[in-house]
Amino acid sequence: MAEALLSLRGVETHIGRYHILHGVELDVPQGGLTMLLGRNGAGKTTTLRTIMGLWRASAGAVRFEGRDITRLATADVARLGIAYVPESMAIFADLTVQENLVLAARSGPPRAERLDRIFARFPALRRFWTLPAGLLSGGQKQMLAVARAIIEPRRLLLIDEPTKGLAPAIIANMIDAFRELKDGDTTLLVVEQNFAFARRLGDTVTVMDDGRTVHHDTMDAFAADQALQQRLLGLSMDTHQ
Ligand SMILES: Nc1ncnc2c1ncn2[C@@H]1O[C@H](COP(=O)(O)OP(=O)(O)OP(=O)(O)O)[C@@H](O)[C@H]1O
Repeated sequence: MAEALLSLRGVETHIGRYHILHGVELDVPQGGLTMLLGRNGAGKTTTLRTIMGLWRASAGAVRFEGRDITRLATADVARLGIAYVPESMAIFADLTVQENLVLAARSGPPRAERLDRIFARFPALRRFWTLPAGLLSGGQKQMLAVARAIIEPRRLLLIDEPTKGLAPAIIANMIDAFRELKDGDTTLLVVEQNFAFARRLGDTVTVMDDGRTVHHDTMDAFAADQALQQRLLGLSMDTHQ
């Protein structure tokens, strides 16, 4: 397996007086797509937020390209080339699609060829270019959120439930977009509830339960073991889509 681009060792996170993560161990291999799975409330979002420095780990270490980033401010984590697409999508509803994308590009105006690739995947964004993002449908907002994350080359994308509420045709577009990113130089860590989607895209899988990482595997091995999926994911995963 390729060397880990990102690794978490013994990560503990408290939110207020609640102890949420209890020693998370995670390796995200360079150049692949790692799926972070688990039942509702298992701690997946908290793990992504801890990597971004949005929650502060109270113990353990987060390392990116061999460097300890546990105590970095979120802006400095982003500057290293890590982008985060939260489940809430974090787009600016009052700004146009264009303004949302321009603001997401840190190093100057977005490059035309990058925009062309985004439009090819998500044509709705070109169609609604001058409209306020708040007028987009849920699926179109999801596309815009992903487009904001990939408007510039990134080393690592952290994406929380990208398929939530999306129609099957849009999910297919999302799969193509993520494959293209993987074939480029982007590593992905994706939280997902839709197991059909997770299986088609993931190279490796880490499963969380009750604030802990309880299983690591290749996606092929995990997808082949239905008893294990049932035990670790229960009924919260939709395996029938
Ligand atoms: N701001 C908060 N204050 C207190 N508890 C929180 C907060 N955010 C999350 N939690 C708790 O932390 C635990 C893990 O939540 P988290 O959102 O990380 O889980 P998840 O695996 O992403 O779940 P889901 O699949 O439902 O989104 C849950 O028990 C949740 O209630």
